[in-house]
Amino acid sequence: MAGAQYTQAPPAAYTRDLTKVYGTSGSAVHALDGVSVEFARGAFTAIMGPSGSGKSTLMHCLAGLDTATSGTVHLGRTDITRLKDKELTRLRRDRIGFIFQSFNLLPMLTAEQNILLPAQIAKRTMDRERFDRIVDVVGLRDRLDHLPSKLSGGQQQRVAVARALLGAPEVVYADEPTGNLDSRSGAEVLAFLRDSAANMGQTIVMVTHDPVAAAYADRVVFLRDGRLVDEVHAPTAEIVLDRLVKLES
Ligand SMILES: Nc1ncnc2c1ncn2[C@@H]1O[C@H](COP(=O)(O)OP(=O)(O)OP(=O)(O)O)[C@@H](O)[C@H]1O
Repeated sequence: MAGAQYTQAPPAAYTRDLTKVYGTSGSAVHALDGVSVEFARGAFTAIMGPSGSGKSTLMHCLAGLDTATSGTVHLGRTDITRLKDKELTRLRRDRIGFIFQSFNLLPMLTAEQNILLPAQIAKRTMDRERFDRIVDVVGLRDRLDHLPSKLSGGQQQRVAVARALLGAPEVVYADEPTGNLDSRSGAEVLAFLRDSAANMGQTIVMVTHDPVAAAYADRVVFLRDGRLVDEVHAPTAEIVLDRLVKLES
């Protein structure tokens, strides 16, 4: 059944009638209320919406960090809602990249060691060419032997981005990746995410509150009250802001 509705390659990730209810009857919160959304291969998509609209819950369900109450979540042809915990852990390790607001680097490891760590844990042979390409594109060549404490916030996030991209995951999920950065460092990280989708075919899904950040994406989807209510292709910050204001009114 997995991905059976697609005769050709399915989207990189997609949900069907996804619901997520926290709590029980009296105190139940419908964080997601029937979300069906697709994320095309090689596209950079932003998820936006008012506070509490379900953005983080959707991303966590997509990335196998939270379980669905009903509906399905696919990564390619794999229905991840059917997987056991161990299989999910392996799927997250081998097929998904993560970028968080807090950079989540290990302080006692150098930039290079941090970038290589997931590949080592997964016992993947390292693709030296890809490593060199990514390190050069994110501009970390002369910082590789530095500890995170000796790097700026923007440089630390670029290490985290390089780490997420090294294994060429099917999808990179980024949760407010520029939330802790000044606008110049944020712009660098976003430009790199955009270029890695455009030039390396990397599929990226990013949750953000920031219309300027969302404008780097190919497409923005909007949630309200746990439902998908709007989307914009080739967004500008002005259009995104305008849609957000309408959603919040
Ligand atoms: N672990 C949880 N237990 C109970 N309710 C939760 C839990 N996580 C999220 N919620 C509720 O689910 C709804 C959606 O939350 P979610 O964090 O996904 O929204 P969001 O759009 O990411 O919000 P924000 O922009 O403020 O980060 C909210 O009403 C929230 O209070």
